[in-house]
Amino acid sequence: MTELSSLESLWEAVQNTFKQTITGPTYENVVAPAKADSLSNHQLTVVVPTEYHLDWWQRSLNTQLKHILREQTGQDIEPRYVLTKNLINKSTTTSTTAATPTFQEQTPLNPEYTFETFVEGRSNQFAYASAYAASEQPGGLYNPLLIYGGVGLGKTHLMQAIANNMLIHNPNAKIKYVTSENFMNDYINSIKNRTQEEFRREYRDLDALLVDDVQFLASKNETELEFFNTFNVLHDNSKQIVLTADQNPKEIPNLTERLVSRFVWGLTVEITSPGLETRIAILNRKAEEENIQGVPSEVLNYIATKINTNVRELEGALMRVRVYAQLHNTPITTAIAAEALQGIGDAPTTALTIDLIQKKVANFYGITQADITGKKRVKTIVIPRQIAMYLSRELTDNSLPKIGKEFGGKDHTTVLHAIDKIEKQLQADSQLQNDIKNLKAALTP
Ligand SMILES: Nc1ncnc2c1ncn2[C@@H]1O[C@H](COP(=O)(O)OP(=O)(O)OP(=O)(O)O)[C@@H](O)[C@H]1O
Repeated sequence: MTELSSLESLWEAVQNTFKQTITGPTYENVVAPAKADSLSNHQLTVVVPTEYHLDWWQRSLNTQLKHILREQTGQDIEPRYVLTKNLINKSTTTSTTAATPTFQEQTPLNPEYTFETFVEGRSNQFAYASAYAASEQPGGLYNPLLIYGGVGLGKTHLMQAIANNMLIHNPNAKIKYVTSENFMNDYINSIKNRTQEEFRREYRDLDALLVDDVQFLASKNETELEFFNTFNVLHDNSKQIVLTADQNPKEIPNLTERLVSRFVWGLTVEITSPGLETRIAILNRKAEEENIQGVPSEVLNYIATKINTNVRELEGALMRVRVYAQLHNTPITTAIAAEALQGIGDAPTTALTIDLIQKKVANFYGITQADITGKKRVKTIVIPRQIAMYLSRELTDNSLPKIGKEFGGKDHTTVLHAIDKIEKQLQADSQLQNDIKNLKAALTP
């Protein structure tokens, strides 16, 4: 059997196995469109058409895939998911030419990581402006530029935006983007294969070197020294160096002093978690980019409130809501979003219980909790009951059936109906808007 056909038959077996447990639209929409691209070094590259497929595979199918691969091959194989467009762009986005088999496959730049697609806000303004300036005048004042901050806040995006902008000005610019782990592996391989000359050419004959996650260099003494030398050569030749780290380099434990001092030579900028408005703006942009139409602003608001730190998770949450609504063949509403995002993110009020919501709402409207959970159909009780259901959905992680149960054993469709009704009424009824605002303020101090 040729290598290609063995990969094909492996993937066919994988998909057939998935088919036994996942049927219907999930199989057709999510599993079937994925293709195996290559298998080497115990790593299977799986190509998927969109970001939401990527999200779905990573979050929900990865463990099962690993299990199936182990069953099929008897080996531990690590899946890696790549978007079709990135695979296609791989050979065209960077222009370093000296690659030899000694080195990691060139990590492609993501063509979508540009300054235009980056949403500016207070949390990243300075980093954005510095990155832009560095890309306009590489090797100038901001050399090196080091961007640091928590997970998923856009460090890689800004770093690659620098490279993409440099390539617009000079399509022949030699730019290399790697993680510090790639750098270390390349260095180790070059020692093993006695190709240090090539290694040095690869890393020093550049217009810009971008290294992600430099904190991993800490405690790797030989790699640190090699990186120090690489850095000096590039810097002496006024070539741009861009680095990212998960914290201020001065605080990275076990990073040698000489590297720390080099890293902070140019400009060190921090990215922090975006505020609510920026998170909503990011979601709006993402919805536009992914062609997700008709997402009501309260749903974006809901997602942005629920996921309040990491932008990658924020985007993942939007994709998840979209897939969930697609699979259930229903429009995207706050109730659907809450259902799709159950257990994800830091709900601002996870400690809040349905019981407490019922008590507060009853008190607010001058009725009893028994009225809220009871069956009386008079308007003065029905509306507070529906509001309490609506708030239970919005402010807690409980599922519709669980809420129904807590409201005197009602069916989940009754809860859904109540939520829909309140959502619709909220659009036009300013009194209701006010009541809900006050109730939320009382419930989420
Ligand atoms: N301000 C922003 N505007 C638009 N997209 C953003 C913004 N911040 C982050 N993103 C998006 O969030 C995702 C995660 O960003 P990125 O990979 O750059 O984070 P990171 O800080 O490098 O994280 P890590 O530390 O995990 O490597 C990317 O899809 C990126 O495009």
